[in-house]
Amino acid sequence: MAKQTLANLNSSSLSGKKVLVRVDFNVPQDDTGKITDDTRIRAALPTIKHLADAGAKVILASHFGRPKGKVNEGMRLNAVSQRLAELLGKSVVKCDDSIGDQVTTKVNALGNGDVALLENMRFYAEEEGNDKEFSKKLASLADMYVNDAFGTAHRAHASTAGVAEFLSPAVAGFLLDKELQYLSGAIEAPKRPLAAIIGGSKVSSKIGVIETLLDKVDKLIIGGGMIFTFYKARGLAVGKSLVEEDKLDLAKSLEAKAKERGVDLLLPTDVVVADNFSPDANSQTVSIESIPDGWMGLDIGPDSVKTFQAALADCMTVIWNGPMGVFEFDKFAVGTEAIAHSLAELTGKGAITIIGGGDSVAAVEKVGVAEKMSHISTGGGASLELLEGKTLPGIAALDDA
Ligand SMILES: Nc1ncnc2c1ncn2[C@@H]1O[C@H](COP(=O)(O)OP(=O)(O)OP(=O)(O)O)[C@@H](O)[C@H]1O
Ligand SMILES: O=C(O)[C@H](O)COP(=O)(O)O
Repeated sequence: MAKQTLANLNSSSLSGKKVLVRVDFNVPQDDTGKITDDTRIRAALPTIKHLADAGAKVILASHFGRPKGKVNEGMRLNAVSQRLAELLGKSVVKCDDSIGDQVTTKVNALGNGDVALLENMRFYAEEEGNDKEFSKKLASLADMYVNDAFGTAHRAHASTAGVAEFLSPAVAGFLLDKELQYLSGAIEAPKRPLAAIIGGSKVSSKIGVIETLLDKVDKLIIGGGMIFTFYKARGLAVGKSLVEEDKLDLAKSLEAKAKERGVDLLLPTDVVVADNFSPDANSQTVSIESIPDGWMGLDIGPDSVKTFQAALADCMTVIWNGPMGVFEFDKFAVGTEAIAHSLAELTGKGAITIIGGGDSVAAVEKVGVAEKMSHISTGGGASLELLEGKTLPGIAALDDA
């Protein structure tokens, strides 16, 4: 269902308004607390700048990590606040709490165009509990609500969903709106042929998305650790490769469904196998019919890459979620990197290419082709759930268009 968006609000109506904006600043940090990837902060800048430029008082709320409802000194948003200030080129009022008198005082002192950042929402158990009273307290800080936290839109939490009940209007920010346009657009009204490339480690975490995609796509390419469950289900020997024994029937039924629905389901024809799970393992490329005993498949082979590239060549929309192999080890990153380059080329030829969050994003960044994709989602779990056709609570809670 279409939702109200920030773009539809008259900018002049925003001046002087206290706007609570849920963002997803759950960014990777190293052991010293240094932010190693600020993509999610950058992605929220258009909404924050738009509001500040319109004279709104911007109150940002985010979670960070999983502190399980308790204050965790290592999970404060201080580094995030600093990074945000650098990117905005102006100071950010950092609050050391998310609700309460101290926060109210700071928020009430904001001038038009100022930006404040609340403390990690998950220091309160009420956040993940989507507690009504907590949502009310949070809402009391502001006059209206904008949700721009696509990465957390699949969570029904107080600051992502509950709070929307107590603030009006409650609208989608620019990032959330853009994510929906690309991800929902790609499966609801795609330019065809539409292909999905699904990889990653386990079939079990991708069943929902594979099943939904079988109703939407023209071609489904499967790579990563999950292929061995499909092979074993076909009766092939897979050595020490990753297999989910309890998903063999499921793998069979997915292949049967693809056939029934006329979807071209492509699995690799050759794989790179290793004698152990390590970056410098001995390796060889073998056909899928001859995986040696005691070896494990860690990447797709060159023939598979060629077949996949040929299948993708005429596609006008491609969605990619999950690496083709253990791309964290250079030796086994070749298949993933080749697919990343192919998608970059396809974008150049006019196709829409969408990278669905998580490890696939890390892969295209590693290869240096991130800029060449049509859209890189800031949500891992959220993008999967959206592609599965699920209703995301953070979106459902917003005003209908
Ligand atoms: N052949 C393989 N054997 C074992 N692990 C593999 C293999 N191929 C890929 N992987 C691993 O799969 C992991 C990613 O799998 P996962 O199921 O978590 O999907 P994902 O790509 O993280 O999904 P998302 O993009 O939503 O985050 C990577 O760490 C990668 O090393
Ligand atoms: O990184 C994410 O996927 C989001 O920020 C959601 O985090 P969560 O899985 O801890 O809810």
